[in-house]
Amino acid sequence: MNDIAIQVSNITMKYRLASEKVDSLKHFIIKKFKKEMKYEDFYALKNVSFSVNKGEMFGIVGMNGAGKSTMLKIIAGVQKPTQGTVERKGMIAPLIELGAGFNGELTGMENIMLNGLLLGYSKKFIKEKLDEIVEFAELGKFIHTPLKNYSSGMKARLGFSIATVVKPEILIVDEVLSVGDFKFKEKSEQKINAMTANGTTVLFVSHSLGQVESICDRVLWLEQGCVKEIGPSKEIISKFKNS
Ligand SMILES: Nc1ncnc2c1ncn2[C@@H]1O[C@H](COP(=O)(O)OP(=O)(O)OP(=O)(O)O)[C@@H](O)[C@H]1O
Repeated sequence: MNDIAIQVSNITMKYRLASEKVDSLKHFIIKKFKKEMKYEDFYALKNVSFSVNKGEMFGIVGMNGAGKSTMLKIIAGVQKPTQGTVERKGMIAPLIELGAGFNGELTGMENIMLNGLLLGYSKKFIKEKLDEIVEFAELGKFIHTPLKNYSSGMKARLGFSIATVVKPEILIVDEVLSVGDFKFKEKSEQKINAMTANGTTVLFVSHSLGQVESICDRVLWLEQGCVKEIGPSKEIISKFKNS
């Protein structure tokens, strides 16, 4: 797998969903205790295989619930699949649910430290990179304001700036890019392009099909947890739009 950054082989993700309706929590607890709850299997991903080349911009599209986020979480290693394997080459910077590491009571500056540490950067490294992160996020005086007063776009800008301050081999970008305003989107796309030019592999999940088409080389189309098609972005996006 010399030129391959990510090899996904036969990934299946099965959830157990309660198939019985209970009208109260008390009822649920009694049923669960008596082992009377009925469950049915639900497959969020079924036997998914694909590979992503080094330095490639790879998109994943699909309707709501198709399994895109589940796939990203499994690739990022934050979720264990029911079956199958993922081989990755190099360090991965997850952008997904970066907001989950944010604390609303802390200021932007304090959240940079918190998230940097969560992403595994050292304190020294974060301090060195602080100015760069703050500058790229362009939050002005809001950087000293608690995050609970930020808009979703402002949080996304801060998250993107923190995750891309390192030069990861694999970068995961999901909807965060679509909540940024057009200027930030442009700036982020430029940064992503520069990173791929330097060999970083980018995984991009979005409902903004125009954006996927313009920045991705190839696209995976997921439909109800299965691979519908993989191919050049223009071709796949056009088929997906007309489906
Ligand atoms: N923890 C869970 N337990 C049960 N079902 C789950 C769980 N997480 C996700 N699912 C289900 O798996 C399916 C795929 O979800 P996923 O979030 O991967 O979809 P998605 O393609 O990212 O959707 P969207 O475009 O809406 O973000 C959905 O039907 C969802 O309800």
